[in-house]
Amino acid sequence: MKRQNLVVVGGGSTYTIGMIMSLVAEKEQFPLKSITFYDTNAERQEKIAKATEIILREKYPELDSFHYTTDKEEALSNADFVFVQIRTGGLAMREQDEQIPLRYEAVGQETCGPGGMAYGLRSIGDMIELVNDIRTYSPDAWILNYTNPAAIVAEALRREFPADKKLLNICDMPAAIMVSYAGILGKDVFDLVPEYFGLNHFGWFTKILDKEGNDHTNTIKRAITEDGFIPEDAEIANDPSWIHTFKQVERMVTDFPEYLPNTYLQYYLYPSQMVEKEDPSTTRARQVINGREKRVHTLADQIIEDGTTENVELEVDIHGRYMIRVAASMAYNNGDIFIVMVENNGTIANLPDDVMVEVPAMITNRGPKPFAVGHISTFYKGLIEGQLAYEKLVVDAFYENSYEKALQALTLNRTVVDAPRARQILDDMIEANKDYWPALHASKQVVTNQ
Ligand SMILES: NC(=O)c1ccc[n+]([C@@H]2O[C@H](COP(=O)([O-])OP(=O)(O)OC[C@H]3O[C@@H](n4cnc5c(N)ncnc54)[C@H](O)[C@@H]3O)[C@@H](O)[C@H]2O)c1
Ligand SMILES: O=P(O)(O)OC[C@H]1O[C@H](O[C@H]2[C@H](O)[C@@H](O)[C@@H](O)O[C@@H]2CO)[C@H](O)[C@@H](O)[C@@H]1O
Ligand SMILES: [Mn+2]
Repeated sequence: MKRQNLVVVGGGSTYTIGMIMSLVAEKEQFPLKSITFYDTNAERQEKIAKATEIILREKYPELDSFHYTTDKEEALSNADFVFVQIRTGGLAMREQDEQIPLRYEAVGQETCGPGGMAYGLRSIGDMIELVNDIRTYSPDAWILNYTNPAAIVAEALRREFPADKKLLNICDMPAAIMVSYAGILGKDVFDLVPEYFGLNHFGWFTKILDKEGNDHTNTIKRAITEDGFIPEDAEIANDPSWIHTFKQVERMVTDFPEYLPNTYLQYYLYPSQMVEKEDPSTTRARQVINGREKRVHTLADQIIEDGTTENVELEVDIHGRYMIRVAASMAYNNGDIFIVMVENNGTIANLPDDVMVEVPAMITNRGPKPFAVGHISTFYKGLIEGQLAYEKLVVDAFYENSYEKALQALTLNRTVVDAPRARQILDDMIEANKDYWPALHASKQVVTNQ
């Protein structure tokens, strides 16, 4: 098996150490020659990288080299795979994305509703620049992007790089949900085969099969409605916010029993309840700053101080394993089936061709080969079309510097609806994002009485 040269962009991410542990656990499926970290924040990256050096020395002696840098050319040259996990504006701006809509009693969430728009308008420019840089230094590398808001980023990258066949956008949420299905069934998550359709953070499982073709969908639905639903992946199993989110699945399956929902649909189906439960001073960003970020930094500090991993507990999570299994299937043409984002082109028959959808695909060394979904029925089609229009308008607003398109996007979004409220949120977000967003201008159209 050819060993791969892997670059992680966003080396300082809170997910990096989990990813490294997953690379260790998956070394037979995805053997590596080298790992390189690249980040624009030298200090943030250094802490994670110094701990990683020790982890790799102890747990990945087969690796030829590990290094980290803030120099793009050095980082991005000779890559076989580039995993991209950046957060433009950091967790501080995530907090703004969540707090601003709450001022106006709208959902405050990083990828859904106004928060998703704000984060998207920050991410798109950096992502376009990065993909251009990667293509300059490693024209043939596979790019696996999971930078959020993945739906909006994927739509912008689709427009910007229409001919790039080695760029794939992915999300771990369906896989994390499947970990809990696997728990219900007493099976390994990678032995389950999903049937699924929708958009990123906006989709439904229509069936859960196993590799022998047995259908477990009704068993899972029954278990969820009778016994509840809990997160089982190690990273989120004990997190009160994720426990609450998974509990909401019980309610969604009771209200809409036809399919099994992605957890993110809670924000679109129960927006009022999502607003009521929030305390604006401790939205999710604050919880992550005091939780995952602190935990990861404390862990890194201890590994560095001890010079060994012997005194710490290091866990493998579905986030890393999922990304790596997808990468392995691309590298070695495994033909495994994973839920990924692709351009529709008829996969969902009654949606336009030129939109990004999230569906199961066979992952090959010529890219993802999505399975046909066929026609979707009115409820799902209506919801998806509204969300797609919002996503497209956000990307239009970016390219056209259009205030009006941004206002239309927010007004269309199910989490906002009211035009005056959309305008208030937008104006506050423009102010908060003045260092990050493109300038948005009002249209020159004149309204007359004739
Ligand atoms: N798609 C998914 O399912 C999924 C799952 C988990 C995380 N994510 C995403 O992964 C990203 C990282 O999340 P996090 O919570 O660890 O954030 P984080 O802020 O801890 O890490 C992001 C890192 O990227 C760096 N960075 C920012 N802009 C950069 C640029 N232009 N070039 C290089 N480096 C840059 C930052 O300095 C930081 O070290 C986010 O976009 C998050 O939403 C996506
Ligand atoms: O609120 P956060 O920062 O904890 O999570 C936001 C991310 O949530 C999803 O990812 C989960 C993932 O599903 C789970 O397996 C585990 O790895 O934790 C992640 C969150 O911590 C979602 O898919 C991502 O897009 C979000 O970034
Ligand atoms: Mn996701």
